[in-house]
Amino acid sequence: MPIDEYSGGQRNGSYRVTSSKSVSGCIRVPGDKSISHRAVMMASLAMGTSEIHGFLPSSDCLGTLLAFSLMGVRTERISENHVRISSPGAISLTEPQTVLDLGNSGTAVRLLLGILAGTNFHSVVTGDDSLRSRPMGRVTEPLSLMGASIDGVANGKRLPLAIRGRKLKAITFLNEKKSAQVKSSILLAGLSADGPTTVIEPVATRDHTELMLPMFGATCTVRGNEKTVHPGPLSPLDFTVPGDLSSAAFFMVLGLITPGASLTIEGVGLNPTRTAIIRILQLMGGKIQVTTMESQGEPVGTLHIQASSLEGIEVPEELIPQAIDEIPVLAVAAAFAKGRTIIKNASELRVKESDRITAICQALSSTGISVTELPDGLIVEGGGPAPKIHGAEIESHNDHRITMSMVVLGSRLPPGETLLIHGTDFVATSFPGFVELFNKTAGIQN
Ligand SMILES: O=C(O)C1=C[C@@H](OP(=O)(O)O)[C@@H](O)[C@H](O)C1
Ligand SMILES: C=C(OP(=O)(O)O)C(=O)O
Repeated sequence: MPIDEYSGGQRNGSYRVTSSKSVSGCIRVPGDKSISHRAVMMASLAMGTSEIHGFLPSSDCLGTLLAFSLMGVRTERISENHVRISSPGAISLTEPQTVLDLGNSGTAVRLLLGILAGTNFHSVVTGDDSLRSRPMGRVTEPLSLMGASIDGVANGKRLPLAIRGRKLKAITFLNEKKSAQVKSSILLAGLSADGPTTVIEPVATRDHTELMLPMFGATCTVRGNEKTVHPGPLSPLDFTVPGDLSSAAFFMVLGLITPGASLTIEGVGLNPTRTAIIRILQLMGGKIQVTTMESQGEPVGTLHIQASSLEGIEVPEELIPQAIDEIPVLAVAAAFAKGRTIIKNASELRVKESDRITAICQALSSTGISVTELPDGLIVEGGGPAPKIHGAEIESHNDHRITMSMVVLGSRLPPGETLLIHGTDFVATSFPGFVELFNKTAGIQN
């Protein structure tokens, strides 16, 4: 088996990764994390009962579910991926009697801040070590412009934060951070504002919030790069979450870099604001065939991936914001490409679950790949199609995407070499079942 879960007394779990011989089959990845969070939030604001199918039961999304259950929402796990949410509606949510702990999830806490700001009660939010070090001023500042009362560590720019809910003022806000979390926080706050709230995006970011709000009964209009939400109640919905393209990306790269691989990934969300990773890998020569099968608010489809001779490229900077979570695994693909790959305009990676620029540079260079760290990205000297890599012991910095990216690299180690990755428990924040799926897909006995 390529991955062996090995605790060995290590902090926060470890994996031992060895080479795999072949990659083939037809797989499905779990539900989309961004959409699962939003579905729970919108269903919890709607009076009545919503059914969410395809829900991602990861620790990040379960944290969102728990937060709403602490505010009087009834949440039932009907099955692994089916959640029933029965809510008294936004204006009847109740004051949580304890701190809302959103664990590792930036999406959960930032979107929730927008919702909590407009309630009629007091609440306190916090998170784990990683989340408490991440910037919150990007949402608390615009929410303050709406009249929100939020205070906490670092003048309200870091968790824990205390929120005194109140009626909010409508604003027009320029999303300079190019962040979907910031946009979504303001739009969700706009549901309880005194008039239409507009977010202007200089660069398009994932648009799940704008697509889903009307499905849950809100008036939310998109005119060019202006997204406007009107205050008002939401209504319940039967909703299906597609597979997560960000999770599929690990298997896309695995298929591209494994000689002879042929892999199909079904039921993947193909929202155009998320598919930049497919475009970038295709620009590198990756053979990825996309078939869009159905559309339920969000396009969904199948990816056919074949082993490919990748070439290094200068990644078009405008594609980076829409592939931001896939950059660590893109760096692994770059290591298996012929020539140099330049990734810039990615400084947001420094404020994710870890500083992902430093983390991926350290991890790749420990295995023998030549990389240069830039303030806003990295340069990878690819040794494709078979770079000289060797076993190593590396830190994921408790970052799920660093772990899973390095598992993909480790599956191409020479026989007998081992990659020992620490801090792997955090894979459960976005991809429960990753080890089993990886072993099934790449698990031909060595
Ligand atoms: O809105 C979302 O669901 C997300 C937006 C992105 O963050 P930013 O908005 O900070 O870029 C992304 O990195 C995160 O995994 C999910
Ligand atoms: C950055 C991520 O998530 P979040 O911001 O929700 O913690 C991610 O999943 O890569």
